[in-house]
Amino acid sequence: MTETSKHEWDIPATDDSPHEGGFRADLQITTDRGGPRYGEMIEQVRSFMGKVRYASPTPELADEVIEDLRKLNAKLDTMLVDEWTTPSGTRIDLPSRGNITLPPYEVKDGGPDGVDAEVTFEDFHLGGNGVAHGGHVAVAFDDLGGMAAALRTGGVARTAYLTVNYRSLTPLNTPLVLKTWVDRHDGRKLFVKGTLHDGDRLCADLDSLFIELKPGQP
Ligand SMILES: CCCCCCCCCCCCCC(=O)SCCNC(=O)CCNC(=O)[C@H](O)C(C)(C)COP(=O)(O)OP(=O)(O)OC[C@H]1O[C@@H](n2cnc3c(N)ncnc32)[C@H](O)[C@@H]1OP(=O)(O)O
Repeated sequence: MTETSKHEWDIPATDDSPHEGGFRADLQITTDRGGPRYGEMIEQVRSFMGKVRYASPTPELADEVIEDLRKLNAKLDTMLVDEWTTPSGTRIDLPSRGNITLPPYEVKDGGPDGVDAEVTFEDFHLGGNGVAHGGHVAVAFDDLGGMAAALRTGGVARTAYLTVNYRSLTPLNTPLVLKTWVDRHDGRKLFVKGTLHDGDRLCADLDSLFIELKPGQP
């Protein structure tokens, strides 16, 4: 275990499987892990999290839900793997690569010129007054900004700063167009811009800096 890891299933980098700029050299992208219904499982979890955001359970119902969740957590406890082999984050066939941490998005087009995605903030992403929480908007920009940087360099980049300008309210449960692109590339520095639109209306824009990681940089 590394000094900072908290989970016994974490596997440290080794000479055989070193860090290669924030990633493992042997990171395998496969759509098989988690099985054919993994995406459906993630959808159920997302739907549950959204309902938790709005539900006001009776004490009896809270008891029942706690019991059910204990059982589900115990089931998953038998199947925990390290972050490099979990399907969550590497299932490129699923929205947001199957990563429930991210708001669900689909990449419509992506390459060295940038990324064009459709993102939907759901009930779980409620900030207040029926619209998206600004932090979730920033998460979407961070991931898709990082993707634009990664597709430009063919390597991994890490966020140095991320400025989101919130120009108008971001609706929930509405497919939105999120675009990111490398505006300027200077050595290891990638200045990434982005926009989030609801139809013609600009909801937010992005100004960020990603730093390309050096080989071996953890
Ligand atoms: C499975 C399929 C995958 C497909 C891809 C999926 C994509 C997923 C994408 C997910 C994406 C998720 C992404 C995430 O969420 S990443 C998580 C959030 N970010 C972090 O935790 C970053 C923490 N910080 C660091 O690790 C280091 O500070 C970094 C690596 C950023 C730089 O430390 P490093 O030691 O390496 O470099 P350096 O310090 O020599 O700096 C280099 C240059 O940069 C300039 N500089 C640095 N910082 C700033 C600043 N704030 N403003 C202006 N300038 C800044 C600096 O002056 C210098 O310039 P110059 O002197 O050379 O001119």
